[in-house]
Amino acid sequence: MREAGASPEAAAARASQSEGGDRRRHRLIGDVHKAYEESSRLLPGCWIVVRVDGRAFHRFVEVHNFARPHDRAAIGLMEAAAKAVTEEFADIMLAYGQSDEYSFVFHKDTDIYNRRTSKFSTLIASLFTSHFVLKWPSFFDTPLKLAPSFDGRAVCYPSVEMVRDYLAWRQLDCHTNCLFTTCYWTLVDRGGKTGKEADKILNKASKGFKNELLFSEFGINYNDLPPVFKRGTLLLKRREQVELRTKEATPYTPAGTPYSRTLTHVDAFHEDVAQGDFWLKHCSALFSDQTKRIEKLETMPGDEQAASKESPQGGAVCEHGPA
Ligand SMILES: Nc1nc2c(ncn2[C@@H]2O[C@H](COP(=O)(O)OP(=O)(O)OP(=O)(O)O)[C@@H](O)[C@H]2O)c(=O)[nH]1
Ligand SMILES: [Mg+2]
Repeated sequence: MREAGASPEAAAARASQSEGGDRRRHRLIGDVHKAYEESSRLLPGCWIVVRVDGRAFHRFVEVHNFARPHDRAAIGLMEAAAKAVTEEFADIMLAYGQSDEYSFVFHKDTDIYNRRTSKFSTLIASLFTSHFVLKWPSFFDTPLKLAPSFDGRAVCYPSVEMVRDYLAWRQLDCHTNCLFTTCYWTLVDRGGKTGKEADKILNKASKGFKNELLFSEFGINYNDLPPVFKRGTLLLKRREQVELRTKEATPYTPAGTPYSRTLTHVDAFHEDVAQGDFWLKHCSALFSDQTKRIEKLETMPGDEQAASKESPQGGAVCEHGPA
């Protein structure tokens, strides 16, 4: 409402001054509160590993009646969720998962989210959880009864060797758990032992003893177990350069070479990660200094907008920029 006697111009100027004042006050309050926010950043030049881990999964697997000790559908669902996360971020080079956890390795030079630690851990954990829920019906006939949740942590490693050691450590964990849980559930389900009795037998038992127990009492050769149970799943990104084609012809750049785009594939392996041959053949190139973080798309003239909307799977474009 206009004040009595004030000209419309003066009233408008006063209103705009007070709006400006409000905005300034708002910004000031924001600055004060932001000063309290923790803003830790992941060290520059280091490989970033984000590991997500299911919260209270021992209960989740019970409620959803997972096969024990390994449920094929659950393993498939975890892999599908991890693949979706890996495809969404161009800077994720590989991922490794077993049981209720997955680790994602980001390129050392990534600058997404200004390397803010909390952005990495929270976004990857929530994205993984969303895909886990979205894809659940593709793997299970029964509906979800509990809300799954995954925590996330981000860790920096200064060298490729440390990343490789990290992966070997998680894989060793997988092996150890696989042997233990296979023995435990075989003793309970086939040996008629209670959980407590099985625990007592296996507590502090050596690897050799567990192998022998499985073989001599139950005819199970641990080595014959599926590799995915013993070694988990390694997801490796592979980029492929393909020529762009239209219905009419292959378009050429002014230099005379065909326009091309990068397709991203994510391949699954169940190999010994730390083994020299496998590492050299499949992983070392991903860690080479020459590997570009984000492949720059060569687009057709006028195609820039379309390309920027494409999923990374179709064009290796990362839509996530610094927040
Ligand atoms: N039966 C069955 N259990 C599984 C499978 N995959 C993972 N688990 C269980 O998931 C749990 C994962 O271990 P943890 O992460 O240490 O346990 P957690 O209950 O999730 O506890 P927090 O991570 O500390 O919240 C173990 O109890 C595993 O036995 C599966 O395929 N089948
Ligand atoms: Mg867990």
